[in-house]
Amino acid sequence: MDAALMTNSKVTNLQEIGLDWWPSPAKLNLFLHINGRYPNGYHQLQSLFQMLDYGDKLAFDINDSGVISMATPLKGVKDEDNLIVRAAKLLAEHAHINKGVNISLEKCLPMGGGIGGGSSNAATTLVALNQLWGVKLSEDELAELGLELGADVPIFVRGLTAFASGVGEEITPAPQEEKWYLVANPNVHISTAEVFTAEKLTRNTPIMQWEDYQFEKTRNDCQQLVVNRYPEVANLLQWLVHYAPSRMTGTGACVFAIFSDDVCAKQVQAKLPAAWHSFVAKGVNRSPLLQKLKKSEHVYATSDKK
Ligand SMILES: C[C@](O)(CO)[C@H](O)COP(=O)(O)OP(=O)(O)OC[C@H]1O[C@@H](n2ccc(N)nc2=O)[C@H](O)[C@@H]1O
Ligand SMILES: Nc1ncnc2c1ncn2[C@@H]1O[C@H](COP(=O)(O)OP(=O)(O)OP(=O)(O)O)[C@@H](O)[C@H]1O
Repeated sequence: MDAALMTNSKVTNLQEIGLDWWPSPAKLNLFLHINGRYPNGYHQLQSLFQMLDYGDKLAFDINDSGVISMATPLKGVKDEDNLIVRAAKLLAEHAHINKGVNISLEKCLPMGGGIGGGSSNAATTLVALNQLWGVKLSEDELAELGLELGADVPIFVRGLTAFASGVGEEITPAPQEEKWYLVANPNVHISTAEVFTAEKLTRNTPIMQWEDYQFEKTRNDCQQLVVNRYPEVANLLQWLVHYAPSRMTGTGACVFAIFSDDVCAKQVQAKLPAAWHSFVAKGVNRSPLLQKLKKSEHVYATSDKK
């Protein structure tokens, strides 16, 4: 990742070259409880997904060639493995259409950071091409398709701050007071699979009633394991917790601290040792992707009851 992009500097390149950009926001898991394991190895979890007003940007140059390509290949990820290309191909196959697209990506979000960058890119691709190719799938259909790409894709398709259960696909909207988050990256890449296959992972947290949710009464069940394995995460958490309630998101590596206003969040960010890249973002109840969709004329098909 380009260090310069992990700041709050405005990313305007796609706009500057005249493309219509689609936001691909980050999420935080304000808590993450693991309640059990399904026979297929996936974990049964409960989480609160907080949408942020900060993320990557995508632009879609559609054509009739039938070819799906990346105008801006992602360093270290082959195009055929890129969740953006995989999402576009999945939608084309599912809808039996033979249109093409050349896709530009401005990557701001750290990869493997637990803030859902890849899943969000996939969801934005599904939502945007559904509209631009005139596919007209409903929100439910897009979310179901997204689940084939990853457990976190459906929540980004729906674009709401929400409680999630199951493998993360059962979603209950849960609007939160809009706070500010300082999100910091300890510069380690943690594989989600590594954490979920760890023998010592806590997997027996009792199911919680959503109405009982309070940040202080919850935790991230992956955090202790990650802190034990990665001293960089432990050090960053220790530093942040001195200033504000702080926790790891997802399976790591990013850590967030919660503030009631941006001024306080930015004051702490200014003190953060330079080795830790960070950004400050507002927590939003409706994701920037949803806001863009609602602004455009053509939303989901009329079969969508949401
Ligand atoms: C833990 C979270 O980061 C919370 O946001 C996500 O649920 C992970 O979502 P994701 O990255 O979209 O996950 P996937 O790409 O589907 O799976 C990545 C890896 O995590 C494991 N995985 C994922 C979700 C889940 N509920 N149980 C799991 O055990 C899968 O076995 C796989 O090895
Ligand atoms: N478009 C993409 N953006 C980011 N990563 C991608 C993309 N396509 C494929 N990947 C692969 O997915 C891996 C996980 O990336 P991602 O940024 O989604 O992790 P994450 O933030 O930990 O996700 P989560 O919170 O959902 O577990 C990357 O290391 C990369 O190899």
